[in-house]
Amino acid sequence: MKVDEIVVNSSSHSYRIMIGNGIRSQISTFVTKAYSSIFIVTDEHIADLYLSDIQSGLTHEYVYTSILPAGEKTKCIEYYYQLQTEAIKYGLDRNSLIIALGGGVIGDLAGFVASTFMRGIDYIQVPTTILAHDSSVGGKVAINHRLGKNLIGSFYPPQAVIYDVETLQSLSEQEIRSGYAELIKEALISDELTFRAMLKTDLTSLSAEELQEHLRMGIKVKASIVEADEKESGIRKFLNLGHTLGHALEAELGYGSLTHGEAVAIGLLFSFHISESILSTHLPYDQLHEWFKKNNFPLIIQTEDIQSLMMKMKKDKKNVSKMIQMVLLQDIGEPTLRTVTDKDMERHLNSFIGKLVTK
Ligand SMILES: NC(=O)c1ccc[n+]([C@@H]2O[C@H](COP(=O)([O-])OP(=O)(O)OC[C@H]3O[C@@H](n4cnc5c(N)ncnc54)[C@H](O)[C@@H]3O)[C@@H](O)[C@H]2O)c1
Ligand SMILES: O=C(O)C(=O)C[C@@H](O)[C@H](O)[C@H](O)COP(=O)(O)O
Ligand SMILES: [Zn+2]
Repeated sequence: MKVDEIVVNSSSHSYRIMIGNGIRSQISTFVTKAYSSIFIVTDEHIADLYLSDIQSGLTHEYVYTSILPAGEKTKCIEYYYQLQTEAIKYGLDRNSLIIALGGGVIGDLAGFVASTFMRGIDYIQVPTTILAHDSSVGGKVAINHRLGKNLIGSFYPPQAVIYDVETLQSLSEQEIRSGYAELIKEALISDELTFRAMLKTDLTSLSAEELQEHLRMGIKVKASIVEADEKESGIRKFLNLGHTLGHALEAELGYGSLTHGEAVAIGLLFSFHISESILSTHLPYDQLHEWFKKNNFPLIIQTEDIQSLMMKMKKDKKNVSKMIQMVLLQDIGEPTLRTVTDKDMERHLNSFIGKLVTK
């Protein structure tokens, strides 16, 4: 079985990202330390599909499982507390391992539980969505607050990422779409050629080879950035392209109304819109909009309450002294950070919403 390996160096340790077809059944070969017990965290959809493969691949004496409801609403303080309670009751100790089997919701939540249980125990990411090529790498773990996305969390890199691309075959159209928004983002901060190649992709007839090539591109972009700036003091902010508005929309519309990727897609168009205005540059707005439209991304902002949306943007973690910081593009492959005043932001939001309606 062919397994690709990418190593990420973090400040605390190095970890391997293993990418292969069907590798979930070999999980025990990637769990190298002698853990006292293992706690698998997953959601109801993934449990039906892949949990038994993981359970039967483990030879440890104590393996526990928690199956949570699927969806963004699960990434919250209540399920965080429930998992801590289960970990305590099962008798997990500092030598235990958490396995996050699922998409970004499970990865972020279980990773955050691992980062705080007994002040931090090991965890492994076993991503099962396209989007999770992004969330499983880099160690950002978090839960949402009603007032804003991922506001409670930490930087806590996993011990390994085991990416079985075979599991991606069962993803719905909506989840394929969602994952591609992050891949487009990575292409945009990378270079023009990669971005143009991505725009040739038709998500309704995606081949396994194409998908793997795109995932490799996305993971490489992500891994090299987080390695250079683990705690987001500089260039890691570029991975937030499209997220200032995207996150605000997710919180404002109610977690799960739009998928994370769908919200980011709208945010990417907004970053084009505002870049063209502030940086006097010309970006392929129409081509990106057309590609999203062709691939059935929902491209409307279903809220009249711009002030409330702005309040959410003002809770973004990139902000400094209550001023909104946006990742913009000077050109494809040339991200840059700019402060946007509230007055300007309101004006840009209004003109952007108008533009979305007329296109
Ligand atoms: N930590 C980071 O760096 C980072 C990066 C990007 C996104 N995120 C976070 O990731 C989350 C979104 O992740 P997501 O899009 O994976 O969502 P998700 O985890 O909710 O998964 C999406 C849906 O697909 C289902 N699913 C998962 N794997 C499946 C499979 N193989 N086959 C069929 N169904 C499957 C899930 O049950 C769920 O219903 C957001 O909370 C976002 O904030 C974090
Ligand atoms: O890894 C990063 O850094 C990113 O910004 C990746 C994003 O795709 C991801 O959604 C991340 O969780 C956003 O981070 P946040 O700090 O804005 O919550
Ligand atoms: Zn994201």
